Amino acid sequence: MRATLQPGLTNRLTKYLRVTQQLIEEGRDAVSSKELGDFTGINPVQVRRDLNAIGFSGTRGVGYQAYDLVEAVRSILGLRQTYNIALVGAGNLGSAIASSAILPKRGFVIHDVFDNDPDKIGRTVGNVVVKHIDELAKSVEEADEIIGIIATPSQAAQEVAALMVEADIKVILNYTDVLLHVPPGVDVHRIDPTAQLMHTLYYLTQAESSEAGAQS
Ligand SMILES: NC(=O)c1ccc[n+]([C@@H]2O[C@H](COP(=O)([O-])OP(=O)(O)OC[C@H]3O[C@@H](n4cnc5c(N)ncnc54)[C@H](O)[C@@H]3O)[C@@H](O)[C@H]2O)c1
Repeated sequence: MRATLQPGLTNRLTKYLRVTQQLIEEGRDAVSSKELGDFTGINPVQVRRDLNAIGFSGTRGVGYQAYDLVEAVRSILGLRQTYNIALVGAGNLGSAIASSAILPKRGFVIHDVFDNDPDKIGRTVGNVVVKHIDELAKSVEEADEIIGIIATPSQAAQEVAALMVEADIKVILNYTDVLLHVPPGVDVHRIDPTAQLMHTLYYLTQAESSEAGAQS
């Protein structure tokens, strides 16, 4: 059985994983704790401590072997090599997500796309032919999908979430502004750009007021 990791550590490991994967895509073989720190905003001392805690060590002057680091973090987080994803809503956003070149590189495959508009069903988005929403449960089971993405109008979000829960989806990425009700054991992540902006603006305001305080 895998050791239980503190949520803070899990969160930081995910960030190191993302940065390291990106650097590999840029042709890099090794990555230093300073770079991981610079790109994630985490102190390099903390980076070294975290990687040490999962039994991963680097070489002085060289850094960490990037591929080995990715494998070590994926393994400790219990990540599969690939995840098939069920996406609902083949509109503007859904089509953009299904056409993303980045997701498959990171092991996330938009395997099925569903809609309820007869005009959309049978069309291709990305590399996927859009299916009717009524086929969700069957497709999710066949493709062993545990991740679902909701890219429908808000009014449809709760109903779609209920279908996903019924189909045994465990992680829902919700792009709508609706607060979804799901049973325990299902994780909902709301993708909300305004939250990130508010967070960033808070720090910007803090920095401005301490600058103003220093000048007065
Ligand atoms: N969080 C973000 O960053 C972000 C960015 C853009 C859009 N959004 C949100 O994403 C959602 C989609 O936006 P869009 O511009 O792609 O809209 P859109 O109208 O282009 O697409 C929505 C699609 O959902 C389908 N749909 C509606 N009800 C359905 C149901 N019950 N089952 C299956 N399919 C159904 C529609 O037929 C349509 O194809 C909206 O809620 C929007 O507010 C979020």
